[in-house]
Amino acid sequence: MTRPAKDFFAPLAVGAPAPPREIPARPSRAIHFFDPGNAKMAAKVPDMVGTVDVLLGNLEDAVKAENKEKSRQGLVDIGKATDFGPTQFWTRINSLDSPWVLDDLTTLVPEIGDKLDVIMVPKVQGAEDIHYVDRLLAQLEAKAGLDRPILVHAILETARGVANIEEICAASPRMQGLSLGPADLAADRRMKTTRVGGGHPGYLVRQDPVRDDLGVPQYDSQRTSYQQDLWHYTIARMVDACAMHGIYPYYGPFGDIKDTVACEDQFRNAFLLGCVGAWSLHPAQITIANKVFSPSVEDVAHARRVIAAMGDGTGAVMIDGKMEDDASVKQCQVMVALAEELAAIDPELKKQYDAISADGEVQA
Ligand SMILES: CC(=O)SCCNC(=O)CCNC(=O)[C@H](O)C(C)(C)COP(=O)(O)OP(=O)(O)OC[C@H]1O[C@@H](n2cnc3c(N)ncnc32)[C@H](O)[C@@H]1OP(=O)(O)O
Ligand SMILES: O=CC(=O)O
Ligand SMILES: [Mg+2]
Repeated sequence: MTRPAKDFFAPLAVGAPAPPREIPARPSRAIHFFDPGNAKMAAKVPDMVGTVDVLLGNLEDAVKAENKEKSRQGLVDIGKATDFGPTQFWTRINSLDSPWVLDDLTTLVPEIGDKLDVIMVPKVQGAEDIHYVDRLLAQLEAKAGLDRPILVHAILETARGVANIEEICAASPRMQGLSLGPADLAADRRMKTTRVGGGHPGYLVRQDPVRDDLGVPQYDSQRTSYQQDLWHYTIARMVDACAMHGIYPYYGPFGDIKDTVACEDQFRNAFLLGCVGAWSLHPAQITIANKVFSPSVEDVAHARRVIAAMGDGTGAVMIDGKMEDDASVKQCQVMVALAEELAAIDPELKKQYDAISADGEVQA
């Protein structure tokens, strides 16, 4: 059950920092995963600061059971030694039913809680999982004397989690967002796939058969098929639940590292539907996510043009043969607000967006 409104923003432990009233819209186009116990990956982290919006030290899946402690200690060392500047520092802890998670939280919060922005919790099933983490974090924050609450991000990767999506988003004022976890979700749903995210050539619709002059369908005629998006339903649910609760939705992992084209397509679908970012598993995917989750110059120029033409934002105007009104101007405001947030942290994008005048003209 959700706490009564009067208690919702009260700290859950005496001396813990007050939970946030609003989740800041910090750019997080790529959440870049690294294994802090892998010396080669860990060595790259300091140079990645400033080149990626989020650096996430992963302690869960993809870290071997025998390396859990090494990875946790590696994360503490990196957290202490690194000045993250504009880059957010997140971790993915082990799942709540694992033998490692308690040590994850009781080690990380006192050691590097002042550096951690967000804790990603895997395999969240319902509000009860968030309540558990919420209370424990408050106790640990109070004990460590932290003055800023650590935010919580849930991975949607079980059928039960999807069914309970709204209550998960509403479970705590710490909730920062949700990521799609397509690999675990596929297993939990008993989907007949063997991939980490992305599409599947078997999931398609086919054009109707051509009919002969008598209207008889020719089933062996040449027919185009169209691959469909396995993840559309879940992402759409996630986007609505997050928007309703003022938190942020993300596409998760795309495992086919070499298929940069399909990765870009999958990320772009998520961007168009309302996601703010995706995971990057390999440095090559940071570039893809940064590109896809940044509005194009053309879109920002069009948006500024509509906003300028719409004046106080009410009424209807024609631009390039299309009607724009109170509703489309709001979409344009979303686009321009995102461009402004990104320009504040990305000098290259700032240059590109600054070349667009307030009424949408792009200067050469
Ligand atoms: C379903 C889920 O839970 S998804 C989330 C969990 N999974 C992960 O976090 C996976 C993270 N990524 C990885 O483990 C690796 O990228 C792999 C296994 C996919 C590929 O690794 P490799 O085969 O070493 O890739 P590749 O040879 O292209 O690496 C090139 C360099 O980039 C480094 N590198 C690879 N991935 C990363 C990363 N995520 N972060 C930082 N550096 C990396 C490699 O160490 C290598 O360094 P080197 O040039 O000093 O030797
Ligand atoms: O953790 C991510 C997933 O796809 O599973
Ligand atoms: Mg998973």
